[in-house]
Amino acid sequence: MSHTFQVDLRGIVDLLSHHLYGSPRVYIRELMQNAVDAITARHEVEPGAPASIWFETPQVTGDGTLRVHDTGVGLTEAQVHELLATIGRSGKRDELGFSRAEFLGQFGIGLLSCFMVADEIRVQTRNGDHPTVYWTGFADGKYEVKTGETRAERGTTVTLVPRRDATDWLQPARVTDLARLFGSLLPFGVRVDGELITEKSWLGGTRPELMAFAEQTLGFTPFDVIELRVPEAGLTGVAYVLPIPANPAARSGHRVYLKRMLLAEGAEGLLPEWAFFARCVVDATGLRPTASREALYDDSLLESVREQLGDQLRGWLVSLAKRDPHRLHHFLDIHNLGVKTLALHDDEMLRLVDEWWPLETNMGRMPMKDFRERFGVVRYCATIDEFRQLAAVAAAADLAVINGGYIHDADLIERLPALDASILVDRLDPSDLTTRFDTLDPATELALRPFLATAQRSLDRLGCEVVMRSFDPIGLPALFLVDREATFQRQLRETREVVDDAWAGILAAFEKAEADSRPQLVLNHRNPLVRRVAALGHDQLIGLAVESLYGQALLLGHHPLRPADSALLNRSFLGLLEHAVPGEIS
Ligand SMILES: Nc1ncnc2c1ncn2[C@@H]1O[C@H](COP(=O)(O)OP(=O)(O)OP(=O)(O)O)[C@@H](O)[C@H]1O
Repeated sequence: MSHTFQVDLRGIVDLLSHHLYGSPRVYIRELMQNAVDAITARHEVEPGAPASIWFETPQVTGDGTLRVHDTGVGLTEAQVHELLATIGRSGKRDELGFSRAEFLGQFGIGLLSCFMVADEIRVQTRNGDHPTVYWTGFADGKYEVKTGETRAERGTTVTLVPRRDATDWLQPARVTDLARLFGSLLPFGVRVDGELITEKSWLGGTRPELMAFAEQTLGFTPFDVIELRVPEAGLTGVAYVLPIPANPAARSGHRVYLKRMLLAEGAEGLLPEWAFFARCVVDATGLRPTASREALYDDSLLESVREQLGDQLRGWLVSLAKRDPHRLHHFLDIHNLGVKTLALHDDEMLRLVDEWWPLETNMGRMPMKDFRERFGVVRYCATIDEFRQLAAVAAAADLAVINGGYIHDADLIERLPALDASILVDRLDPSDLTTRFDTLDPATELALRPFLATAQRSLDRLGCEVVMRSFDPIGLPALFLVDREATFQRQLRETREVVDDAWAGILAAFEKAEADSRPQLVLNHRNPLVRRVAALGHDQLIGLAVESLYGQALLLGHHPLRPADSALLNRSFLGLLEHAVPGEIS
């Protein structure tokens, strides 16, 4: 024996109000939507038929109810039974059950949202010359149907008898605001207590109109407006470029209308993630809503729209570079982070960054392209600390270096050969610098041997080699230089000592026996203080001075301090203080 499901309407309404819809306010949207669909359906067979929708709030009805009238197609008695009283049944699907593109509704649940604010829904409807049908649905799931006095005009009137705790939702100001919010762009005139709330569409407006729309509705004056069009989804609209930096991690929401009815003020998923510098306002006929009608349904069409809108934004950027480089600079000042993120995967964006985004270099700020043209190899430091430490020294040695330490810069520099295989990129290895420094003449070198031997003894236990070279700037007494490969090998060895055998075996495969060059403390023979230290002839004092030069060079280069380094810094400082402050306490 087969049975039919029973539906507990209260349970369904509870589900809708607490889990599907964000707020009861959507009931106005659902009422308008049904009225619009009914007019659209009537126009299919009667193109010149009147097309209006009007709300009457309790202020006009006088009995506490809210009424909405439409001049739509209306329903016959059979349809009333079939459509109004069956949850999930919609008259807006084709024979195969697919929602029809010309209608807003598709799920067959919208009218139920009225139960969030009403105890009773009354529908009076006339389809063509069929008898006028009177249907009343109650929140407890019962309904009544009867035919009665003929309605003067074809169409439908829906009357809501408010729930005691929901009368606020039916008040004139609320209804007007909500009708305007959701329906201001609807193609048919909508009135609330006589006041027209539909307005001329911003779609296809002039640039000043579009700018004014952003100011009024989104609350900012955009940097620029980009017109958008995706015929495949019947999408038209604009992207507003934000005038201030946006957080790339925050998901950006867009104002989306579906068939001119507002879907959401913060819909996600319309643009690719990288396009966080833009906010869209669009209307689409082809995109689908989720059942709550508060978000876009993420299907393959939305994916294709996302891609095409991404292309349109990218196209705008590239053309801005050609048309108005000055403005592009301004744009990059605001949104460089987003553009750089994009350039990590996108060659065209990389070209844009290459040509226009000025990077910090030790020869002044300039884009990578200019840097290449002037200096050939794109040499860079991968961290800000490394750059700060080496920029002046490298400049004095005629070596141009880019600071690749800011977010994404080093990765972008490394990606440059993807644009042109002939581009040479080189990460500056600090130890390469020593080869650029001047060596001392043999006589000086010989004379300094005893000093260097003493200096070396004091730094031996720290695994540091001491050398003396001549370099600029003269004011810099010492430089701590680490060979990157050597650092890696040292860290590898240290890690091997603390991990278990299996891991140690794996790490051993990366070890290179020959690479054990130690970090260097390069003392600057041009620096007067270094010369005075070298001339001290007092082993203990030389030890203290070299240790403190070592410590200072470490700090200057923002190198990590090991416990032994901190202890040495402490000791050398106190030791030097002892020498500087002679005498005994009596
Ligand atoms: N004002 C109206 N005029 C004519 N028919 C209506 C009207 N309001 C509702 N209907 C009929 O009742 C059906 C159910 O309406 P309901 O709002 O519950 O669902 P829907 O509009 O089909 O889909 P959705 O849940 O997506 O809004 C509609 O499909 C439509 O056939």
